[in-house]
Amino acid sequence: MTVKVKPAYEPLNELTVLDVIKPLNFFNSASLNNLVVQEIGDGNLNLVFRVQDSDSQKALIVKQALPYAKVVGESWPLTLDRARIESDALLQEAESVPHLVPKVYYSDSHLAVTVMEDLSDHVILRKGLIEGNTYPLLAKDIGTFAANTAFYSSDFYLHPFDKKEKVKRFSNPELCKITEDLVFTDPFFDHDTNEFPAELKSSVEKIWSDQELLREVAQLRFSFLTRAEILLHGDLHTGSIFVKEDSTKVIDPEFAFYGPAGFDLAHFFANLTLNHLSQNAHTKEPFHRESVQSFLLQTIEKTWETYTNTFTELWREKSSDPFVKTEGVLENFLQHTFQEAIGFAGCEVIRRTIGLAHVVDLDSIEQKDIELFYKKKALELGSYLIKNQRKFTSITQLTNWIRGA
Ligand SMILES: Nc1ncnc2c1ncn2[C@@H]1O[C@H](COP(=O)(O)OP(=O)(O)O)[C@@H](O)[C@H]1O
Ligand SMILES: CSC[C@H]1O[C@H](OP(=O)(O)O)[C@H](O)[C@@H]1O
Repeated sequence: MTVKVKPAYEPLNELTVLDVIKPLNFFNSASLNNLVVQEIGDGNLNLVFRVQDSDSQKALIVKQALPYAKVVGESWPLTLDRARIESDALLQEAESVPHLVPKVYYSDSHLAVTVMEDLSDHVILRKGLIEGNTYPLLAKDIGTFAANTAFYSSDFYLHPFDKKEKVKRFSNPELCKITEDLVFTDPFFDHDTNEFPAELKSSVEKIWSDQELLREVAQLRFSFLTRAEILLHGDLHTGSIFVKEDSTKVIDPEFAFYGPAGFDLAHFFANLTLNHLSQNAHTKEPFHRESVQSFLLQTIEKTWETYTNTFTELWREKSSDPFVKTEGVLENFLQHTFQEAIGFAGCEVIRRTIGLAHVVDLDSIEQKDIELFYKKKALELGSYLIKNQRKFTSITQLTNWIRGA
């Protein structure tokens, strides 16, 4: 009798990664000697290898979770289960929006590995935006992604037993704790994970002592902790989106879990808003700058419009909710989602400015005084959004306000 032993977890390197991909028969055996492997991970948490056949140029991606957060090191242990969550979430998303996520070829929860489609012909949205590029499909694609993944994972569509099974399957306590701490807690207190230049101290202290603001953040944090409404991507910032002229792909859903419906859109809007601010420093030519900034605001508007239209259509055609025909039920859900998204966006703007994980949009502003100016603006903007979330009643009210901020 032969007993098959599951391979023990080892962090992969540029040689051992070949042992994972050889049995997949993705590359034909004749090309195995031509494979070129490169570690290309630039995120905070994981290893990412690109394996390419140097003859045919065919390639794939092997992403592996490390048992700790890469950005900090072994002193911050982190569950390998996030790799299972990531590949499961990609497969789940592919059921409703296959064209908007990378194809998963293989996954192994013991090795904490996901093998997926190579998207190197795309560019990371954050990078593209900083370079002053615009993407015509972005809003429609992200609105479609958010509405479909929300509706099909919600109680509006699923049988309550299936929904609760999914809530269990996507229970992601360790990665949620990162968000609970880094987005909803640490930036609002004098915590040692925070990182900001000394010149921002008085603006930051204003946040720490603003009781009205802190009350709203506590409420948003509680929502994040308790409201298992839809399967979220969980980290939908502009570094988690690959784009090119005719394609959009959402990657990196390792923070996926059941949470409040406005959270993903909030992170998308917040990161577009941060880029909008940073354009004032990055794009020198006024006409070009204005056109990129108006693209960013139009993207926020069109994403929300696509989200509400798509969600409404799905609700009308496919909802099993007993109150589906009751006037105002869908409208209440959408309004609550919208206003809470504004509050979540405010938290994301603040944490990306003074918390542990910044955005290169602001950090790469070369001139120190200009960087400080826009970081202060970001803090004011984030605080306003959190405190005034329920005053916003339409998406254009939000974009007009960002334009004037
Ligand atoms: N499917 C893919 N195709 C091509 N490059 C990828 C792919 N997935 C990730 N990458 C590259 O690896 C980087 C880090 O990936 P990401 O999933 O964001 O890792 P992390 O979870 O560590 O943040 C991305 O910014 C991108 O450059
Ligand atoms: C120590 S994790 C910090 C930060 O990193 C994650 O982003 P990504 O994996 O895309 O680099 C997430 O936003 C976390 O809050």
